[in-house]
Amino acid sequence: MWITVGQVHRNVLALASSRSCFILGDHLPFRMLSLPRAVRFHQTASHDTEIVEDKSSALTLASLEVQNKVENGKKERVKRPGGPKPSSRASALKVKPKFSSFNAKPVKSALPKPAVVRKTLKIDESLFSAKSFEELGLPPLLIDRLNKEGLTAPTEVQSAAIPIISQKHDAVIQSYTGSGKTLAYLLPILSEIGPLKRPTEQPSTNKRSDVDAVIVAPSRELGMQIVREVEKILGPNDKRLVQQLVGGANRSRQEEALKKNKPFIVVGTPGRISEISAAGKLHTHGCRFLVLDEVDQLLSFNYREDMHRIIEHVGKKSGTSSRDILGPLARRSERQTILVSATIPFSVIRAARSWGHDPVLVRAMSVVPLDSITVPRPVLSQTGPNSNSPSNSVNQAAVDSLPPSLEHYYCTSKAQHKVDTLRRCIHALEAQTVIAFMNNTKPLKDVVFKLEARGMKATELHGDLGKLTRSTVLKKFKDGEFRVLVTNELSARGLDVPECDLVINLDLPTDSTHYAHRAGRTGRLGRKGTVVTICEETETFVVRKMRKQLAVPIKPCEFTEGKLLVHKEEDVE
Ligand SMILES: Nc1ncnc2c1ncn2[C@@H]1O[C@H](COP(=O)(O)OP(=O)(O)OP(=O)(O)O)[C@@H](O)[C@H]1O
Repeated sequence: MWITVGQVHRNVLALASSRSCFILGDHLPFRMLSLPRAVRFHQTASHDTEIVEDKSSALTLASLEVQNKVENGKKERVKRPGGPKPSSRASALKVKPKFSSFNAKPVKSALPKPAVVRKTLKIDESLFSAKSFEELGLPPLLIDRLNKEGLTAPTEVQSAAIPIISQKHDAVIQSYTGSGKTLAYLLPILSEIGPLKRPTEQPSTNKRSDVDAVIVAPSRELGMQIVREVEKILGPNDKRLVQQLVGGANRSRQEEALKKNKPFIVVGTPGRISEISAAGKLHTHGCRFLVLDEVDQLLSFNYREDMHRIIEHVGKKSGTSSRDILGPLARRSERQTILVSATIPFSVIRAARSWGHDPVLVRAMSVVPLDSITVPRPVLSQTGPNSNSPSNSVNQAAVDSLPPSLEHYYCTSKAQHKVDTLRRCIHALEAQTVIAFMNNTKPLKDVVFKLEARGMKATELHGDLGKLTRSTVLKKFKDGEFRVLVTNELSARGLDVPECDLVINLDLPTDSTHYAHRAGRTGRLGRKGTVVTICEETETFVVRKMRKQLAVPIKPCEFTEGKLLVHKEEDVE
């Protein structure tokens, strides 16, 4: 039987995250489960979006692995017709690292040899499938706008997601960082609502005071980035039809804009959206789309109450109450729910599945019904005592979240010498746009001070800065005024600085999921990128553990005399 489009009763709202769980409506037991090692769908290929046949035998991510390997063998590299607009800064970037041999040890490096000619960051064209936006059935007005913005062909995850969302499925979109997930959900939404939508004979049933789409993101930066993306597509005349509702900004101005502009789409952070909704200034009962971007973070304990309200109210069918006599079936909403992240722990799949409505898991080259995904066997230490532990589930979520174009290294340094190591690393790799991550806010200033004292333009970004300062810092960094952005976890998710060619971990990330999101700030859309973790000698076992969990080579190295020296390590897997 093929997957069909259909409205089935949405039953229970149950949300669970890898770290915590909250439950709306009926109670569901919460167990931490893990994702299997899944195939790297992000390897380059071009073929049609595939809906996997729902035969009676259960489909699993593991079974997909086999299938995809077969498909990969048939892949052809396809030239992308046209391409994205080259960024002015990108064209000025130089990314060739310098190398030399190291002692008598054989030195192994996957990076290119030193070159005198400096290169620009190039996009991997094979990331784009053969399909055009026209073939995906997007409306002409929308395609016009995309072309005007230099967007001529969809990426693989867009090719997979657009038809599925257009068919009204609830969807979980998982694809590696920088693969274009934002447009993967925005384009089918903008095909249905707003000024660029496809012409339809049916009059809208939505009250004009209700918004049609709510997009939730965990940080102001990511929220604003999504707003800019929508504004870009809508064009200058219609950009007021998207409204940001992020925290830290003036709330009454946001409320006035809602009243005056009557936007059809709002993008914001959980706290501000639920605050304005609770005040009766944001009407979402008639809403058709709810998107949770970085869903695994949004479903964590921190956002529990706000997310509860959003999920209960957005698209809520009128005339139903949460204590309806018919129980959860009667509480179903009319909205389509789209969950997005590079890292999807099994708990998110289970939560989405419990919402009903034919939910599917969309990845770059496959679409499967969530019901077919079985509790995964853990990838690592399958017989180990903690194989089903929460942390294992979190770690498994990170597999397949990293862009294939990244190079990963680690080097050791005493804590007091880390900034010097950072500086030597930047010089050796000739990196131009660097994001350095730390775990706490306080030491950021000190690192900036030390870098500036050594003549390297640097700035800090963290949540204690005001909204205006945060956006100014980010803009200046994007514009190339600073070479290094020293930041904390705030910038790890979703932040799109296409020119970023080096990510540094000055402190170890908490786990492999955090490593993946930090690393994903470079190597965007197939560009080259390097990730270097600077740790103390006693911490190297953590890096080796993450290397296993992520299934990527993180090679030991050092930076000497302006060069990257890659060590050979016997146990690199
Ligand atoms: N079809 C396309 N053609 C050209 N550029 C594109 C296309 N789709 C997306 N992009 C660009 O690719 C970059 C990465 O996209 P996006 O931020 O959506 O990635 P993502 O998968 O959401 O990453 P993350 O997981 O880090 O949030 C952005 O600069 C975006 O404008």
